[in-house]
Amino acid sequence: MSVPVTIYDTTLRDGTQGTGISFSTLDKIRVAERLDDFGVHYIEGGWPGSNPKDAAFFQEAAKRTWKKAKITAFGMTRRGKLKVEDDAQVQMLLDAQTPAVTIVGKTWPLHVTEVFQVSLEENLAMIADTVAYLKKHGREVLYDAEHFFDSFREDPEYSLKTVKAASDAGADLVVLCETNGGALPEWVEEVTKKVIAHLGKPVGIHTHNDGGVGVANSLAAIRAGACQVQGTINGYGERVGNCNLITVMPNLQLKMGIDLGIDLTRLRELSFFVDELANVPHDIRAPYVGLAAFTHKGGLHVHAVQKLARTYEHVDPSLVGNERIITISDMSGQSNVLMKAEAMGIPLVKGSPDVNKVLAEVKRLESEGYEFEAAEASFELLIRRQLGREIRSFDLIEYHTTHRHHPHNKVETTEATVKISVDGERVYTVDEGDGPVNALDRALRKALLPLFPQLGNVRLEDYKVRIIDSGTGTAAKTRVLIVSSDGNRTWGTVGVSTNVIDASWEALVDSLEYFLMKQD
Ligand SMILES: CC(=O)SCCNC(=O)CCNC(=O)[C@H](O)C(C)(C)COP(=O)(O)OP(=O)(O)OC[C@H]1O[C@@H](n2cnc3c(N)ncnc32)[C@H](O)[C@@H]1OP(=O)(O)O
Ligand SMILES: CC(=O)C(=O)O
Repeated sequence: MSVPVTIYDTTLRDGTQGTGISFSTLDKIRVAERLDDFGVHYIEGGWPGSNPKDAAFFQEAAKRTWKKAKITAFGMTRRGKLKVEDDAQVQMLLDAQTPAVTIVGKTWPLHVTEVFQVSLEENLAMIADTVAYLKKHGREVLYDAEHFFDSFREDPEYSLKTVKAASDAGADLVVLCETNGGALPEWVEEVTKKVIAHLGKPVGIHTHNDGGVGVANSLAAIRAGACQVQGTINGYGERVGNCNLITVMPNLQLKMGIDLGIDLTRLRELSFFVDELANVPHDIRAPYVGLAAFTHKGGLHVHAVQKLARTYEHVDPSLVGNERIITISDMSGQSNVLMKAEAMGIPLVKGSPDVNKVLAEVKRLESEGYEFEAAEASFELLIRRQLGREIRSFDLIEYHTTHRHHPHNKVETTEATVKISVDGERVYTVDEGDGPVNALDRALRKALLPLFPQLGNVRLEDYKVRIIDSGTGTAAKTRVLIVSSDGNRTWGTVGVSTNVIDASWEALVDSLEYFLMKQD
């Protein structure tokens, strides 16, 4: 019979042990509030005895009311030569004023005798004393048994003694930690079963991802009867990271039928929010929540998905707050074009000459170096051009750029002139910029703004240049991808040429033309 399962989040403690991850106290509070709102059961806020930021977090946390989550302070068992009441680290755990406290203790004799350099008996006393002391002070106590799975391989008898010491001293939950992250699911499942049988009650699981199976190991422990998963949002954590809760939660709730009482439609939003505060770029390949998680590129996939989504989707993307994306590339078939065109309000018919014409043009241009996956606006313009449905707001007559470089007086000047025609009327402008592309952008806008003032809202958000065939040296082709935004929407355009200015110009003109077309 399955037991209720709780989710214990350690993003703010073990997550911040990940290289490159750091939160201010305010960030920590914001993450904790979001996690509470989301519905996790425990939020480990940090280690009060470790640093001022963590101590400040607990002071702030104590002033707030939490909807569901128990704020938890983390620390270690008393030190070898100290009485528990004299150990300042333990005292700071009480000072944190949290309803729950988690303490980590040693399981592995190797650590006890070689690193701690205390006797095996003393280690058992350190565990029992600390648990009992915290219980005496009214805390819910979770005991993290560090290195449990490595230790159990070498000395199962002593490993069991450590968790028994914690349990007998009153620990509310013993959590088996796969600290080094190298065990495989079969081992985790087998050991977890043995410990549950030995203690006569369920345990929690805390895994790391060093072998790439952090999530699988947590699921294995749940199969064996574990009742709590400890992990972090987006899998941040020491070394390779911890069990990724963003992956584990939908696996538990949607695949294993374990009701966590959590609304998963906010999963993607939570994952992005935490990445944003940690200043980490989002992993597009993240299971369930990544941009690519429900993106279909291959023609055969798109063909099947439009008929029956579950042919290539393991769950409905909306269940985890994600959405289906169809991309266009040289691996597309007619189905990709049909679906994209329909979304753009251009209905096409399968097998028609129009679809074949668009598809052939996509494949021709991609073989020349274009890439439409990230340039949907250029793709829409391509469809319209192929079908003779383009709405042109302006026509280019010519452009010209000059760059003056004076090494001695260190003056750099770049100038661009642009000649366009709007409704048969010629407009001629000149402007300067930081480099030729910027100068062209400025000159083109100068020409268009008096006629189309709404262009004043359009900003270039990103400009990427990629050399496509670097083997041909300075004659290599260049692909330019531009992302533009008007504050409400963003769109991507692409240009390709052996001349980087020309490639940029093409992407730039597509961007403004697309914006004006949408205004129409
Ligand atoms: C598996 C895990 O992820 S556990 C969490 C690990 N996280 C961290 O280490 C981050 C926070 N850590 C810190 O801020 C600091 O390491 C502190 C404040 C905890 C300790 O700092 P210091 O007192 O300077 O000790 P230092 O970090 O050099 O060494 C760790 C000490 O803790 C002892 N220790 C380690 N684990 C335990 C434990 N479970 N119970 C009791 N003592 C322990 C070590 O023996 C060592 O003590 P010693 O110097 O008397 O031999
Ligand atoms: C407790 C902990 O973080 C670990 O053993 O990995």
